[in-house]
Amino acid sequence: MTYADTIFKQNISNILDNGVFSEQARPKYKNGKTANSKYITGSFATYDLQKGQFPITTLRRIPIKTAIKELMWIYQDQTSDLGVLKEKYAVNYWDEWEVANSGTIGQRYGATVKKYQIINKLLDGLAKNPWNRRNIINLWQYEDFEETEGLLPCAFQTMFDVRRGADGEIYLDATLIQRSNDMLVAHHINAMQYVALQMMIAKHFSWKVGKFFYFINNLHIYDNQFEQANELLNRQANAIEPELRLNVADGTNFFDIKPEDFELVNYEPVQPQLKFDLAI
Ligand SMILES: Nc1nc(=O)c2c([nH]1)NC[C@@H]1CN(c3ccc(C(=O)N[C@@H](CCC(=O)O)C(=O)O)cc3)CN21
Ligand SMILES: O=c1ccn([C@H]2C[C@H](O)[C@@H](COP(=O)(O)O)O2)c(=O)[nH]1
Repeated sequence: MTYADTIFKQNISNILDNGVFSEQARPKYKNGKTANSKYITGSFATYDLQKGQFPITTLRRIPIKTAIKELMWIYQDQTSDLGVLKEKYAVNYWDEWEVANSGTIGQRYGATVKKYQIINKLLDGLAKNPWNRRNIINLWQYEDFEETEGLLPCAFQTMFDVRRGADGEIYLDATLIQRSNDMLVAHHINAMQYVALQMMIAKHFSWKVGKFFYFINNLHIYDNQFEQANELLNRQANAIEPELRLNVADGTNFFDIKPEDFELVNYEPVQPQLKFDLAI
């Protein structure tokens, strides 16, 4: 079993055995019923990427390319326009969250990154002094929430720090803080897309990637996903650790990196693929 699969199975068991049910949950299923979930609070895991511990499960196939395209849409294109996500990347999994025929998901995610020049400021700060302790992406902007409707960002904060390794190289560590996570659908999508962001920033500065820390406040399994949760627990995981690679030269500009520069090797997830009826 891979490192990530051990954590995934522990989380599933922990939620099923010790979780509590939400009351008055916000989302609804397509049939109009309230989408309650069973959840735990305060989940935390450390992945040492240097040791090959990537936060991706082999128990079901994770749409890694789609996840990385969504990340580019947010941090390179810096827009919340669904047309860009669809036309440039052929991704349509945000369509259900369109805000009032605006063709966007509101003043959120990429639109927030653009408005506050978050990536430019982050890269500038790291360029001026990599050892500054102020490298923060924060998508939780109340001003934006008041500007338009829209789902509030789930993976809303990321922090970066550098450290000199025993080999003399500079390593970039990252922390992702998420307020809410639909674990079976998006746990590894979110973790891997932020590992990809960490790798892009590391390449930009010719650094190595170090550790990835993942904190989730409300980690849940929806009440229409218990069958899939038990199926995942019963599956035998692959023993080989998948590895995400970024095939560009050191020093490649952050904005020049493309989704196809990423390659996930040794990834042989268990079949068949599980289907989910998402809470909207
Ligand atoms: N309930 C819920 N869960 C989420 O994960 C989620 C939301 N809502 N709302 C906003 C975004 C949209 N996200 C999504 C939406 C759909 C898929 C999805 O359909 N995933 C499938 C197939 C995707 C593909 O192959 O392209 C999967 O198997 O993971 C994943 C993440 C993540 N977020
Ligand atoms: O990147 C994402 C975006 C969304 N989610 C999930 C987490 C929740 O299940 C819903 C959002 O509902 P709230 O009521 O706003 O918490 O979407 C995710 O896991 N990752």
